[in-house]
Order: sequence, then structure tokens, then C-alpha cells
Amino acid sequence: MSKIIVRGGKRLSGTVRVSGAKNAVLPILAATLLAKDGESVIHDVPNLDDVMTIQQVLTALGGKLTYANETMRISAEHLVSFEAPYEWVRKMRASFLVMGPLLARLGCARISLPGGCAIGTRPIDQHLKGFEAMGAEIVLGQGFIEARTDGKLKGAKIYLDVASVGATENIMMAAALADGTTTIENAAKEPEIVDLANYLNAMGAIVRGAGTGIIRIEGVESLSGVAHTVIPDRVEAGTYMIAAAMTGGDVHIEGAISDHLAPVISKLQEMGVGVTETDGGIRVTASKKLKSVDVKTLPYPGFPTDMQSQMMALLMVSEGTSIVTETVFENRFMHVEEFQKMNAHIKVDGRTAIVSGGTQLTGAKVTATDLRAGAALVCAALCADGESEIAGIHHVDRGYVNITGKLAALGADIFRDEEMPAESKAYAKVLEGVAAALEETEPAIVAARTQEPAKREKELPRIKAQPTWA
Ligand SMILES: CC(=O)N[C@H]1[C@@H](OP(=O)(O)OP(=O)(O)OC[C@H]2O[C@@H](n3ccc(=O)[nH]c3=O)[C@H](O)[C@@H]2O)O[C@H](CO)[C@@H](O)[C@@H]1O
Ligand SMILES: C=C(OP(=O)(O)O)C(=O)O
Repeated sequence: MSKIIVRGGKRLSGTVRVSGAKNAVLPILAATLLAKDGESVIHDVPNLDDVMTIQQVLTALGGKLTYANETMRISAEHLVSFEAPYEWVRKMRASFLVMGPLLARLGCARISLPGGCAIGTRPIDQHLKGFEAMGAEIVLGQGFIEARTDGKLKGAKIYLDVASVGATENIMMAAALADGTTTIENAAKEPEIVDLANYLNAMGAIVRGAGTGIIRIEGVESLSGVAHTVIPDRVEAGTYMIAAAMTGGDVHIEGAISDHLAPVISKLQEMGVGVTETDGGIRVTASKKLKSVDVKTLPYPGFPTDMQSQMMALLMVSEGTSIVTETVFENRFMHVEEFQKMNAHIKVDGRTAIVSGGTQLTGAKVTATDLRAGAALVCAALCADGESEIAGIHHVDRGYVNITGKLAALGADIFRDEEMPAESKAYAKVLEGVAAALEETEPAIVAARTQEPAKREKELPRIKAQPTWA
């Protein structure tokens, strides 16, 4: 299993480019299934494991896809199946987003119960409530959900009990081809919802009010494939902003949209981080000691839950005590135990974590428990004393394009264990061999094993291991 190795203490500086947003591209790729004709050409598609997963789902349904240079071309004229296979859906919760488009296009959809990060129970009742209101019959099978409709879905008024991002997106897509008008009340307002609405409208849909709490969708007869460029990833951008702040760095985050990051920027500025909008992004500078702040996660435009663990990492090294409250997911503090291995002082009580800041973090062997937890551990390791080894990297690969390469280009001492340069690997192997041989044969070492540490240090012979080619 691959790991990320970080040797902390390097100040980050330079420019990092933000990739297309994972949480925008996944619903948009699902929406390409709505196009009965024409090719969808989606630009700035990030090279992520989640994107590869949805690509597999779309292919299994009959989509014809190609992916090169961050552009995906999809033709969904001839769908061959209404079933999203378990092997892909279990890997990624967002696979459930194909239910709305399939129901609208084929009148039938069967999807395995979704998987994803272990951050809470994450029910899908609001998605199903929306489909039922539009006339679908929902059948719960053994590990799957089936939705069927006789003829077309019918426009309806749907009030969401929680402003769910996924439910808003799934209902918007289903409603785009329904008979009549659908109104979603208490809709999610995230920038990714607006991006999906823009894409649907370009396809020929009539979606109004995206980005507000009430979205109206007038159903149309058919939709066609079009070109669209995905918005930049605000969570990836926010993660690099935190990494810059944690290392006292000076980093330009190219492509970041400050409006999308308003709640994160406001907290960073309150702490004393310099954040300025530039022509092409956001510049973050941090030179002085940072102050603690309290943070409460909320649906957009509140502080994003997807930035909570990274923010907690920054609070661990800022002066004072902070209270972090997680209101979106009921189990999103699993990173705390890992942070504690790095000498962080945090107490959790239900959905609240009390962070005692001002700590010098120490490098440790830790494990990413979910996607953002993994990114937060990387941020913590960047300013920790010594070396950290972060396992569970498959979570990070779901949502960050080349995180080690991007951070290394900013000056971090970071690599994946399989990325270790070949000469370094060979050198390390030689050193290991020399040490093992000496352990066995050198009488002074053998004798020293049983001696007091102080005496041992004095008497050990100095080993000057050199690779044979040096
Ligand atoms: C692919 C994607 O875009 N993922 C994002 C999306 O996930 P996702 O769309 O799954 O998140 P939701 O907005 O649906 O979930 C928010 C809350 O609503 C609850 N809920 C949701 C649906 C439902 O039918 N019933 C219900 O009770 C969830 O358990 C959770 O407590 O928004 C989350 C909240 O900003 C982000 O953390 C995820 O990164
Ligand atoms: C929780 C996340 O994603 P998902 O909803 O795909 O699990 C995330 O992006 O932090």
C-alpha cells in the first residue's frame, strides 16, 4: 500500500494551479447521460480516482467516453443498461447521482447502496422523496434501490428537510426532462449546484434560481451534449491555502475563486493570515504567529465541512484555544486520533472539538481515515518536526490531483513511497545492508548492545557507509 512521506519544516512558496472541482465534475458527468444526441465535451476534468469511477459507471450504462488532457468526451445516445454496478458504486457515493438522469431518460434505474468516506450514515431519503414526489415508485431490494416510472416524471413541489447537495443535484437532473415545472425548496446553494445548472441550461434545460434556496426547473422534451468547463476546486484551493499558512509561506493559488472561498478566507484573515485576491487567483502569506478562532461547519455559504479537518490542523499550531463544531456530518472527527499521534492537544465531545493550540507538532506514522482527513494530515506533517508517514492514501487520491507533486513544487519535502528516486532507494538499501552486516559481525557493536546508552555512544565505532559507486 502506498504512503506519503513528509519531512516537515519547509516553508512553501511559489504558485500552485487548482484543478477542476471533484464535486462539480461528478454531477456534471452524471448529467451527460441526459443528452439523447450530440457529444458532451467537458474541460478541466481532474485526473482523480473518483472521476475514473464515474467513468466506469457511465461506460457500464452505455456511454462512450474518451479522456485526454483533462478533457472528457461523452456520447450517451444509446444507453444499454439502467443498472449502476455494485463494484463501482461501492467505491464512491456520488455514483448515486446517475439515478436522476437514468430515471428521466429511461424511466427506470437500479443502483447499489452507495459507498464513500466513513464520515457519517449519509442517508439518501431526500433524493428518494424527490423522485417519489415526481411520480416514481421506489423499491428497496437486497443492497440496491430501484426507481421506476410509467411514462415521464411529473414536475412537483419538493421541500428538502435538509439542504442536501446530492439530493438537489439528483432532483434537478431528473426534473430537467419531466413534464411540467419542479420547484426545490430549501435547495443546497453550493457553487457546484450553480455549475451543474449552467451545464444543464447549456444542454437546453430551463433551470432558474440555482445558488439560492429555491430552484425552479421547467421540464423540456430533450437535451443535447455541449461543451462545458468545470469550476476550480474550492476545497483543493482551500487546502493549499491552509498548507501555505501552516508553513509561514507565500503561495499564489492560481485559479482559486475568492467568492467560493469567502467563509475560509474570512476565518484565515481573522487568524492573521494575509489573503489577497489577485488577477488569476488568491495569494496567501503568513509570517507572524496566528490567533485561534472558533469554526462551525454549515451548508454553503457557511464554513465547508470539507475544510474542517484542514482548518483543525492549522488551529493546532495557532496561539490559543479554538472550538470546532461539525454540524453537517455526525462522525467527521476521526482525524483527531491521528492528529494526537503528532502531539496535538484536542478533546472531542460529541460534535464539538476543543483544540488547544500553540503546539509544536512531531512527525509520526498516521493513517488517513477519509479524503479530507488525509489532506489535513499532510498539512500537519508539513510543519511537524521530523518525518511523517501517512497511510490510507487511496482516500486522498479520490480528491486531490498529484498532491505530492504540487506541494513538492512549492518547496515541500514530500513524496509517495513509490516516488522515491531510484538512486535514493538503492542508497537506502546499501545502508540497510551495511548496518545489518555490522550488527552481526562488528564485536564493538555486539558488546555495546548490553551497555548503558551513554557508554554505548562513546564506544561505538563511527560507521562511514558509502555506496560502492560514490
Ligand atoms: C460529491 C459531493 O458533492 N460530495 C459533497 C456533498 O456530499 P453529499 O451530497 O452526499 O452531502 P449532502 O449535502 O447530501 O449531505 C449533507 C447532510 O444531509 C444529510 N442527508 C443527505 C441526503 C439525504 O437524502 N438525507 C440526509 O439526511 C447527510 O447525512 C448530511 O448530514 O456535500 C457534502 C456537504 O457539503 C460534502 O461534504 C461532500 O464533499
Ligand atoms: C466527503 C467528500 O466527498 P464524497 O461526498 O464524495 O464522499 C469530500 O469531498 O470531502
